[in-house]
Amino acid sequence: MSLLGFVRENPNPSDVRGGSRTIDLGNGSEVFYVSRFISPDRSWEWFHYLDKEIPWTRPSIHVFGRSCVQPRDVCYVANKGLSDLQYSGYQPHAYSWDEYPVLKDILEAVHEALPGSKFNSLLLNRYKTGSDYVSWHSDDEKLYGPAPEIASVSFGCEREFLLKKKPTKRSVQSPDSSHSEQPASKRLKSSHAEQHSFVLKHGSLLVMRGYTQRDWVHSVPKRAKANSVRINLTFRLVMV
Ligand SMILES: O=C(O)CCC(=O)C(=O)O
Ligand SMILES: [Fe+2]
Repeated sequence: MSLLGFVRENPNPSDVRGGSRTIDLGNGSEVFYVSRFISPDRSWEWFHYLDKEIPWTRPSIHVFGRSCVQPRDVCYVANKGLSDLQYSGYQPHAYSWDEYPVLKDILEAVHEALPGSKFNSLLLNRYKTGSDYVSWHSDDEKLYGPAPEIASVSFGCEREFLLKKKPTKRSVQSPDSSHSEQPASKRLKSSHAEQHSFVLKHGSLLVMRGYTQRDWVHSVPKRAKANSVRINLTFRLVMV
């Protein structure tokens, strides 16, 4: 699964939330993945509730000066009094946790699995088909602080989640690059960014920590073979 980097298998085979491992991405970035975080039955129960009850919208956003419809359904839930979230020229309405008690149950399960963690907001995504996706980005908005912990819970259709190292100044403009035999455009295309791939299972938990948002981008690409709905919840801490 991990192409580069260090994978630590959880040494406890009796762990009820089995299949957990930590991937050290280097330079203070880390991913923690639990494949069986929530039981399949409970996960389906929550999937159906979320699919039906969440007020999903598919808003228009602005990317590179152009307006386009976001390629998935979204919803935002947050504690009262937090700074507003804004991304790609879009400011989602913040719904209250009180309206969706199941979200509080999921948040409680996440807090329990991650002692010492604290989350006060939640971005929900629904990918209806394999044509829905999220393009390369990092969740590095100022309101999350310099090293946010982001906990991502997935239900329904399995989809691939990719992490790719952002190009460093050195890899973009290497001091030696002027002496290379290839033109600059070719050299950039042929540089292989470090990448990791995860198939996010029904009922799984993936946590990004440390400098993962500063140094890495992530995406859920289109997949022609993904033919059913996936719901993803990312819990975040807004620094008020
Ligand atoms: O659906 C996912 O697994 C990722 C969603 C995501 O990256 C985001 O909402 O920022
Ligand atoms: Fe993200």
